[in-house]
Amino acid sequence: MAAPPPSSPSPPAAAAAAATQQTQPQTPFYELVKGNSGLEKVLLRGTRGFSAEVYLYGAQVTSWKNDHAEELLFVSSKAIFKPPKAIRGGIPICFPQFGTHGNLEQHGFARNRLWTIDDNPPPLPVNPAIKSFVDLILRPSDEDLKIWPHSFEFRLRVALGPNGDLSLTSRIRNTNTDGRSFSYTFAYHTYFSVSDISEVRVEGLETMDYLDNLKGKERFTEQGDAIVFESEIDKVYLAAPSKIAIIDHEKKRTFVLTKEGLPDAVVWNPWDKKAKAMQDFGDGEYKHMLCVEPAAVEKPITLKPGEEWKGRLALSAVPSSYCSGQLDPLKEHLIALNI
Ligand SMILES: O=P(O)(O)OC[C@H]1O[C@@H](O)[C@H](O)[C@@H](O)[C@@H]1O
Repeated sequence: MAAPPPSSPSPPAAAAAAATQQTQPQTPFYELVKGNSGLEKVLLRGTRGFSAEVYLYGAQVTSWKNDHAEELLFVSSKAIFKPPKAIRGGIPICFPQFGTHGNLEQHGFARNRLWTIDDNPPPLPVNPAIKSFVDLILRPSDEDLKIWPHSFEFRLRVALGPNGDLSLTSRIRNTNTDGRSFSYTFAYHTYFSVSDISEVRVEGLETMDYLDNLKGKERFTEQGDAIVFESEIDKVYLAAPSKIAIIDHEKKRTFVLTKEGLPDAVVWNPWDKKAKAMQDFGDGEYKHMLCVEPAAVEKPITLKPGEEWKGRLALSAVPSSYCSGQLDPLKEHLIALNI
């Protein structure tokens, strides 16, 4: 399918293909429009007013709204929509390096490259009820190959489910022709919008081991109850469960994250001092955001030529009482470890 012109919807679902192809049941339905600074973004519209936006720059989701048109992701009022700066907020993609775990720029280069719409992606099993999705692709430029000498295809599908759930599926393939494997670390650097950070708790990570980025990546074990926030936090939880809940008491809203292929989970809030030092972040905005980032950090992923990896994140926003106390960290942990 050819990319639609700006502001016009793509062709409606191809009924014949839907009937015959289990794995690729419909043609995506989206609009391509101009966003901030003239950068192009894709609009996904679901039923009952659910919506999402994805910039081609960074393949970055910058908006996810529920059926009351409430924004569920945080994007800084000071975010800079100008390459090479990554957009501050939404869901930046960290690849092929998370953080400073390597020699590349912080969080790798995928978040500040221009992706393209992939009109003909390889089949991907998909819920037939999903009508609104887009496939994007990134291949390295000659300049990228100079800093990370590996040929790859990175395909990202962003889909809006019938109940407003948002899912991101990454497929990364090693297309090296010289027989070489490559390794990378990865994260969906998800910025959630919260009412007040002091009213938020995270369930599912208690008792987990973590690397503390504020203490030279030293390893500790989380103690006690659900995680609450009183100061700066920058931790990489290891072998975290496949389900994590962010409970916003004031908003009476719980975000449920479900992750596949991504063993770790980073939790970050810069708090007041770091917030002030960041050019693209408002001084008080740390109170209204929390990053919980499904990731593969501790053990890099290695792909041989021809091999493909898949990593998926699904997000839903539900009324608060739904999840509180219902996540059993040990059970989830055992599931994550396949025990
Ligand atoms: O400012 P950046 O590059 O977007 O990174 C923001 C934060 O991202 C988090 O994922 C890291 O753990 C932090 O160490 C980092 O400060």
